[in-house]
Amino acid sequence: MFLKIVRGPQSFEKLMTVNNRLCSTFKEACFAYGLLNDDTEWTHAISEASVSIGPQLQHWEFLSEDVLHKKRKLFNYPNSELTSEQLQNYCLREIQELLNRNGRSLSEFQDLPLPDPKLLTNMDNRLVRETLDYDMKKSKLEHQQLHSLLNPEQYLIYEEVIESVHDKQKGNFYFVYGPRGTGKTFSYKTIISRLRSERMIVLVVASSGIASLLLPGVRIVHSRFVIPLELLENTIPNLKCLNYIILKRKPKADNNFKHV
Ligand SMILES: Nc1ncnc2c1ncn2[C@@H]1O[C@H](COP(=O)(O)OP(=O)(O)OP(=O)(O)O)[C@@H](O)[C@H]1O
Repeated sequence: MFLKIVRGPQSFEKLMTVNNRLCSTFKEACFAYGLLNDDTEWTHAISEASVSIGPQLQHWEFLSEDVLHKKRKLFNYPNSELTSEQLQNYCLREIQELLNRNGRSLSEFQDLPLPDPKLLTNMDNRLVRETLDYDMKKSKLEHQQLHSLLNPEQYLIYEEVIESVHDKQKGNFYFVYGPRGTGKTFSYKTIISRLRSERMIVLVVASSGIASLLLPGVRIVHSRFVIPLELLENTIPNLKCLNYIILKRKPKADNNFKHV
């Protein structure tokens, strides 16, 4: 590069002499010729951004800015959201891959945590991704609206179920029954919107095609869980990662559901 700027140099000293001053290194000469800039501009930009973004945004969210966009594109679920924990994990995994490509590893850096494989596996699960593909803000608004309309009986059901979901020790089955048009589906919708506004995983299934028309995003139970028409105890799949399952209409010959 110097040869393009310095005409007819006969020695390295001549190359490193800028405005009659001999620079001690080639790097110093580069700065003097204006060929290099230091990192001050970048440092300022990053500091400014971190101040303007403010404390509400975690460092991880700032670092992993495009992770969510990439995952939405990859999984083809435009509304899916990632928690701060999941963002951190995906970000750590990307750093790990970059380091591995250069023969290094995250474990060499004591200040950095390692990605949690459990969280990554959950998000890479199609069923979990599908159940998280909803708009949390919309669910919150919907919940506010529905909750304000609940009648006293619906409110009791709502409170009981929500308490059971929040209390991890409980994990109950509930079967809500009542004559047609008494507001069962309305209660389910209120519960679903509340849990989804809290970013919980809710799976909505129905025992028949007609019942499935009444709730959003619902699937027929046998198709969703790939189970035989006759339910047996050992045919229930492993659903540990789910927070709540809503079943519209109880299967006729099934005694595994408790009435409340
Ligand atoms: N608290 C409420 N406030 C306003 N509208 C309500 C309320 N509860 C129910 N509804 C309305 O009443 C109608 C019947 O309610 P819903 O569909 O929930 O009944 P259901 O018990 O599920 O009926 P079915 O057993 O036939 O499925 C719906 O239009 C619903 O929006």
